[in-house]
Amino acid sequence: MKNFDEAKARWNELAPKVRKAQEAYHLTGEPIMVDAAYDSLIAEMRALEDAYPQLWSVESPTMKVGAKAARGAVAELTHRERMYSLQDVFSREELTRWYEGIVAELPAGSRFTAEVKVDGLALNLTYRRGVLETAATRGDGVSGEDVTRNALAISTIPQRLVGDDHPELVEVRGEVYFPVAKFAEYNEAVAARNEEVERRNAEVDAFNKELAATNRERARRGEAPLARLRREDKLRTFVNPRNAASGTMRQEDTTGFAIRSLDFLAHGIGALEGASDELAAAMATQEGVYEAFASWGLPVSPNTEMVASLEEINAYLDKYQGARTALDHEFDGVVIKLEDRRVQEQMGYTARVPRWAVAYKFPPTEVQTRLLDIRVQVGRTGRVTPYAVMEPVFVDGSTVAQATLHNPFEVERKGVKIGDVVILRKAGDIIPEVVGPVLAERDGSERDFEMPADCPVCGGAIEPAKEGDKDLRCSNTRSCPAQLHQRVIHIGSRGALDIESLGEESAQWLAAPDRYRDDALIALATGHTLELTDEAALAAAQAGWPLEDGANPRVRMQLSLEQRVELGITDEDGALLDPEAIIPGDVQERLGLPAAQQPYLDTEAGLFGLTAEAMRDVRTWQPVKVAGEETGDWRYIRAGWTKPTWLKPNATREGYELRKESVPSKTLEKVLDELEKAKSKELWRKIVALNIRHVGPVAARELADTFGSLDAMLAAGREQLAAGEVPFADVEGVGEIIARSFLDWFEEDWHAEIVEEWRAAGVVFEDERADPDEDAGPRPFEGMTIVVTGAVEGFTRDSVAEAIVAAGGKATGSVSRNTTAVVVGEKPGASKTKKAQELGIPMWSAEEFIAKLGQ
Ligand SMILES: NC(=O)c1ccc[n+]([C@@H]2O[C@H](COP(=O)([O-])OP(=O)(O)OC[C@H]3O[C@@H](n4cnc5c(N)ncnc54)[C@H](O)[C@@H]3O)[C@@H](O)[C@H]2O)c1
Ligand SMILES: [Zn+2]
Repeated sequence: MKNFDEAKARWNELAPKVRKAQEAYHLTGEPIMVDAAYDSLIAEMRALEDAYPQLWSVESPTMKVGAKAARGAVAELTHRERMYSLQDVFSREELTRWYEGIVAELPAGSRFTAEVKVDGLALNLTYRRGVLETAATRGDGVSGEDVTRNALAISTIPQRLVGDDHPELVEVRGEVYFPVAKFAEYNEAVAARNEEVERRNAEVDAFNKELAATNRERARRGEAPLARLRREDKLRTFVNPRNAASGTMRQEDTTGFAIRSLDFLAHGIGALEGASDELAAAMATQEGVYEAFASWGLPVSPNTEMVASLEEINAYLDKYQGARTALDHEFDGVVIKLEDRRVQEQMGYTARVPRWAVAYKFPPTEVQTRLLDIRVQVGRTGRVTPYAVMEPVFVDGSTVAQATLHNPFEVERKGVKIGDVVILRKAGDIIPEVVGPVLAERDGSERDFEMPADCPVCGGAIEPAKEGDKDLRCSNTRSCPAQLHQRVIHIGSRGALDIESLGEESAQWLAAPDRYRDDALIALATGHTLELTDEAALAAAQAGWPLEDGANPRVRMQLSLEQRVELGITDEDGALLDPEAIIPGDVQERLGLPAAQQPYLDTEAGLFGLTAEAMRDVRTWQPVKVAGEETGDWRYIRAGWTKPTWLKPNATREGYELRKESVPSKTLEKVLDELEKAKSKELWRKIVALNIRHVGPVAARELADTFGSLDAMLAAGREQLAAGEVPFADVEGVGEIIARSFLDWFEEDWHAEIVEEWRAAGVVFEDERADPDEDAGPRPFEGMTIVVTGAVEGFTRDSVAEAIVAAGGKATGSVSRNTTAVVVGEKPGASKTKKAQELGIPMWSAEEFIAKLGQ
């Protein structure tokens, strides 16, 4: 524990920071730190004040409920009864202590309400004889800003209460919030509008520039200048729904989309005057208050429950902590309130919070971390997306080190620079997102992200596929290892050739063995270790690295900061001198680093020609893990082949001799075996495997069922095209876009080559059609088209379709005039049954269907 002087020094250090944060948060609506950071500073100050009460006074920032509006800026309203904050706890243990403390003072069987803690802006609505008189923010708890006009614009806040038993006056307390779904919509709309404004402003600038010349001319002639055009202001996007609620509620404009998006939930009561005896009695409990509110048409939370034990409280916490994105509003915790309002009054309040309630706060969904770099990755279709590389942080259940930034416009919109402290947000199973920079943390060393002009993987040009496209793509579609790697993964996926062993890793050996080379180089350039074995270690030994003692040759490369500076890799602060090359080429050579590899595949054409031999010398980069966690170190290892065995006949380090060559690994053997089997799989799978845009399993199946072979498909399609018809118009599920995309694909030379080479390797682009005469089984559904909606017992979606096909019928997904019958299973789709009714198509129950199938 600190002594008093230390505690005082620390308190004095914290107080101004906390005050500044409170002002920024409550007055400007532009927080300078995330809530978790603020909460921990407040907790630290409270702990100091608890240990040394001399530090405490009513003026302490720990006593603040909010902040007074800046004087003169807005009209203020005084609350009839004070508005309090809530005592918060951050763990179940703290909550248990609170609960045990309070029940000790209460009659047995006391009940509590358990409520979600709505994350929004607190509001005080004053109704006089059932009519909304004023609405005010909480402010400092005594008085707040007058926001009556804006409150009236919120459709769920009644201007006039319904029912008739209204008191003379009542203060309804609650939370204004911005529904999560509308929040995303709002930010998107604003971003789109801002882009438009930017475009128009550029026109305005151009116009004004010309005007300036004209006006100079006019001035010379003694004429009055013409008026300049005005630039439009951009709108602000909000960092989170709470910020959006408080920003919107306190702004002037009440016409916009933002204010109309707001919603409200009542969760408390202030003054109550002139209530009938009956009403007063009904409102003697917290639950009674909510019931009265609801009867007056005020929105109350449907998620409130009554609880009477710690077990029930914990069950409520479990329920909502595990479902943080389940409600239409954000909630950052759970509030427990004593049910009996007379006892509430007896227990009373501290200067800041009621003694009869507590807020359990969930772990933060927003944290701060350092944005180390913005790098780009290349996807299956060549799309280049920037992503953030961050100092790893723990947030809402997992460690996050990377987050996508979608596109360069998004980077600009968020306003983040490399080196910024950023706010990172993750809630529930929502993908982590960089919200924006913490501007207060900038020191001028941050730099802007620039989209590279060339693909970092293959060097191909990065450009929009079409003019005006937001997405940028690597133009080397054919051979960019990043794109090819993803295409090969797709070939192996379930919906295509379903080759289990051909996944992320083995596809990488074939198409992009150096996928992680840059990451490994960055590791080496930032002081981490790079481990080389076998031949690569012997090569490194040639460059002067010491071989470690052991049965196999092994080198661990590591560079001190001094060495890195001397080699021209980094500056004295450890920042990379050449972020693109990471380690300059000649230095890589001098260090004996393995050179970049030429991938086995140049396009997927070579896939079925794969041999074990072709993989013999392929190596790959792998992160070193200890107990499942990456250490930051990397190793360079053989890919598809096992380790060789070495013989060390004498003690000298160079004396390694190969004893047993390595052999193809089990995985590689399996890949080869399964590729062989894939050659004769169904035609539709091979069509999907071609990676043709828009052509997925559904369309591919329809095409294969209709034509039976690729050649027939192409012939028919091309003929229709030549005749000026829409190709495949008669094939269900294949629209014009799909049809054209399909036919276009084969026009590209290197695409045609894929088909040729696959064929040469034994891939059959034809379905073996069973001869109907030979087919022994009965075909009760011959010529029928059947739609199944809902679950049929004993079948999966796929197997029911297979059964229909095996019985000679056609299984389709949508009801049309051509449908023979609709099988109505359990939980059927409403639209399908309705359509069937409309068209007068027979409907079979699951039992009827099974009976017919068995005929
Ligand atoms: N980031 C910053 O710099 C900064 C600065 C100051 C405050 N803050 C944040 O503001 C918060 C403190 O503000 P606070 O005093 O409003 O405390 P609070 O948000 O922890 O809790 C009190 C409030 O919860 C609301 N609430 C929501 N649902 C409720 C329900 N069902 N029943 C009762 N009340 C309910 C009420 O409006 C009440 O006033 C903290 O989360 C803190 O992190 C952040
Ligand atoms: Zn590329």
